[in-house]
Amino acid sequence: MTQPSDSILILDFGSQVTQLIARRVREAGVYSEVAPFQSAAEAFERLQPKGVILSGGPASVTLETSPRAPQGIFDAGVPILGICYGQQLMSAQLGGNVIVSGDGGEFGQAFVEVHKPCALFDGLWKPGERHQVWMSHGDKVDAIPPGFEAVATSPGAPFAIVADEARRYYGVQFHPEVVHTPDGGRLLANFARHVCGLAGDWTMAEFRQTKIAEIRAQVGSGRVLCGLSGGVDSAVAAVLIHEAIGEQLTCVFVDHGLLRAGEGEQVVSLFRNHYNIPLVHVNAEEQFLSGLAGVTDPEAKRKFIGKTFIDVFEAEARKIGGADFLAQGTLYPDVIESVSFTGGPSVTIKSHHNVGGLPERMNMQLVEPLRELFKDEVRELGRELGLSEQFVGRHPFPGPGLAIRIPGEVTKERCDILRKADAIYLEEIRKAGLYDAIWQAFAVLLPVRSVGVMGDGRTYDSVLALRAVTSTDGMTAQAFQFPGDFLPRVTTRIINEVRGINRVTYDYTSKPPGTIEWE
Ligand SMILES: Nc1ncnc2c1ncn2[C@@H]1O[C@H](COP(=O)(O)OP(=O)(O)OP(=O)(O)O)[C@@H](O)[C@H]1O
Ligand SMILES: O=c1[nH]c(=O)c2[nH+]cn([C@@H]3O[C@H](COP(=O)(O)O)[C@@H](O)[C@H]3O)c2[nH]1
Ligand SMILES: NC(=O)CC[C@H](N)C(=O)O
Ligand SMILES: [Mg+2]
Repeated sequence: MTQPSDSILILDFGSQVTQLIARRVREAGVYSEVAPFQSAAEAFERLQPKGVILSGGPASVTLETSPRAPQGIFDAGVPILGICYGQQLMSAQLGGNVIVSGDGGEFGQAFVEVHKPCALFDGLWKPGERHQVWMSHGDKVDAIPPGFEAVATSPGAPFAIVADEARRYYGVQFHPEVVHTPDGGRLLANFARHVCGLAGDWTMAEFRQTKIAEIRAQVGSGRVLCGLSGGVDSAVAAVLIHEAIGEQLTCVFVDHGLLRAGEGEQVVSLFRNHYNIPLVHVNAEEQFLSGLAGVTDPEAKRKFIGKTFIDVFEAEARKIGGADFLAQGTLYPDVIESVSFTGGPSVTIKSHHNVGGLPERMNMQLVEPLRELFKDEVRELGRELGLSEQFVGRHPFPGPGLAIRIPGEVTKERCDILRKADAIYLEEIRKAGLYDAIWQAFAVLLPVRSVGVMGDGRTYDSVLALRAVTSTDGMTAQAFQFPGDFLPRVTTRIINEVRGINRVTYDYTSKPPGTIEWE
């Protein structure tokens, strides 16, 4: 794989926030990649980075069995920054000492006092100043390795920042990557640019060119099939791949009858008419809805839909004489396997419909050009590629579509009712200028009927739940707080305009304990 020559390698020791380090470094205009500590040597060899960052992590370096960095990283002569566990690890591996804090450690907001100048905070912090940082540690360094000196301290960490300017090694006990360390991004930018000497000119335009070259090298003269959903990730992947290999790409858009109002037409008009990208529009409504008849269990629905997607893709691949590659819009958060120390299996909350089962069954190789990016970076790449804001700024939409927003049995009639209500809800959100402030908004048609009175007559119809959440990555979420008159207004419109619904509720559950979708 070709990579930008000027990069930073981040070794992941299992911190919850390792991905944020990559973000901050890229925000500073420097390309960075995360690799699990177990594959440190291969990643270093492949990337030839100009600097290395060692992440935090849950283990304790005081235990001999805890993870270490390969000695080769320290012999390579590149600058190294250790964060929390990373700092402790440098101490342990380079001749210092780490102990378990007798007083239980520091968690949350703390302040460091700067004692000496340091290249890490050149032009930013001065001796004598006090700065807010965010700590989360139970162990602490109590002797630094030869060559290091303490340049800042905090009440719980006498070695809050340590530096060996000769070797360009730095260690911080706090987490500069989180927003609760207000100057953290600038400290990381200083490390990447000032200490490692990188120009900070990495851009999406450069990423686009690198990826195009990579896709051409990988695909050669092969044929690529790309499932297009109308969502941001697959749209950006398809436009990028089309730019690289043109007509060797065929996109398949499956209308499973579980889409939102007008979605099919929008996808077809954008890709066929605007981009001139070969697009097969498969109407598979009958196949999906007949198979879903009588299915009420959420997992059974998801599994049927996942399998039927594969059947449809297989049939379409045969029609074009076979395909060698499957393109997916897989993103960074999907890729990084957080380093697991417990090794225990995690429970399945939901089987996310996953086209990942496809290549094995169809003997195809994956093309995943967005693997290094976060969602907002994908949006930026989409803009760079000239995709309209209508696509780039879209809320995510799950592959199983409305099926998982209709608890109980899914029928065409119920899909139609939900589509109408959902369209009104989203239209009002857009009109109120709230679409971009919300991460995802949708309606859920409940399998509950309630009594109402309309025009002096009795009604006995379905209940609709409205949901809107704010989130950064979908892993955690909070209910969106609508301004005063918004929900009553939408409620009135939906009950007046959609036959079959006579009551509307709003879902205030956060995630956890709820999930975003209801099934
Ligand atoms: N209706 C569909 N037709 C064809 N492929 C689909 C369809 N729905 C989902 N997929 C495939 O499944 C993948 C995963 O869906 P996912 O919702 O995670 O991504 P997305 O739809 O591209 O973006 P977003 O997360 O913004 O909705 C898509 O990238 C696409 O390849
Ligand atoms: O492509 C997808 N296939 C799926 O099977 C699927 N299930 C949930 N989602 C989306 O994932 C995010 C988190 O959803 P949950 O909190 O409901 O797990 C939310 O954005 C959901 O819309 C899916 N996306
Ligand atoms: N956040 C961290 O990296 C923690 C490091 C180590 N586990 C400690 O408790 O001190
Ligand atoms: Mg989607």
